[in-house]
Amino acid sequence: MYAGKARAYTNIALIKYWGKKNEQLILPMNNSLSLTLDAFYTETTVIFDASLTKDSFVLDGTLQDAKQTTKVSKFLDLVRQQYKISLFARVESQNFVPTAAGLASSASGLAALAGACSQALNLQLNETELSRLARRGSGSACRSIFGGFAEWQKGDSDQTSFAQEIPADGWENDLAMLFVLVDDGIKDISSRDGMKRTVETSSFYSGWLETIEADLATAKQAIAAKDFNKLGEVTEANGLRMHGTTLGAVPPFTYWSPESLNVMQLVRTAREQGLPCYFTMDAGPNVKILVEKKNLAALKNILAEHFSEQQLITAHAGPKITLLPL
Ligand SMILES: O=C(O)C[C@@](O)(CF)CCOP(=O)(O)OP(=O)(O)O
Repeated sequence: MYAGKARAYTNIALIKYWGKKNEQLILPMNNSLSLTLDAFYTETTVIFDASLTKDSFVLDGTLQDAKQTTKVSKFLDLVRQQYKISLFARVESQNFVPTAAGLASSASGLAALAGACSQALNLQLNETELSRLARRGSGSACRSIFGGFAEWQKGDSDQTSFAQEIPADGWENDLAMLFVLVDDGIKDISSRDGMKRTVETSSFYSGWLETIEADLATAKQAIAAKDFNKLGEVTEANGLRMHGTTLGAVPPFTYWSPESLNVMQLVRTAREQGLPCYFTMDAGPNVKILVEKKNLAALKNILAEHFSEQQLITAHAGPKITLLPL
């Protein structure tokens, strides 16, 4: 029996990953850049055991059905194939998110699974190798191996596609992200399905891709200069352009709910009134607001006039993956 455990934190992309060049290897069309956060993390334990006759996956104490277990089992197949192992495994993941809302991202879950496998099988993977392995579970998971800012180098092969930390001289600790849970309903279209449809059918997709290099350069210059407004502006614009591509898909779709639009307007109004803050969204209706820590309380007061305490979650920069003692 070989057992391992790891804790990995979620990350939110400021420059988005939205489209694969290679589905099987999960190679992206473009580089992306994220901030790892401390508020949501996953602890995953994996136990490879000769007595098991199939893989099993327990999430937050509930044994998952075959469909839910597929993503995990496919990842385990990859590990078994890469490291010449024939054992089945039991995977147990615990999501630590302040609320049951579907906030736990596959990023922290699959990153933690990669770390747990490395420990269980004594693979001694370094951070680049862990990032490459986590990427095969879920693209954004490769960024959760690192704390703070990370950039996923798209590469052009399995070997060359992984994330790296972007040193920011501790500036990430001056920032915060306020999550506004506008709707805890199930995501209608998964990020995997949403980006696939967009790449394959959206007339806006090529225009989106053309803007990424410039956005990445701007974001990295902003981080180097600790220029919050420059980082916020490119983050908000990049996220809006990403979501714009879904409107051009066939059939068109959007992740935005009426409440999402309300929050976007509140952010713009707060900014006009002198409170620097910028929003970004992913494959769901919740809105994430990037703000400097010194302005977090003022921002929260504005949102608290419209949303309950449970709907407002504060996050700060989070740490890199941790292998845990069993
Ligand atoms: O995080 C970002 O860069 C942007 C998104 O969150 C926007 F929704 C996409 C994340 O996609 P992911 O769940 O990693 O897809 P997978 O590779 O198909 O598992």
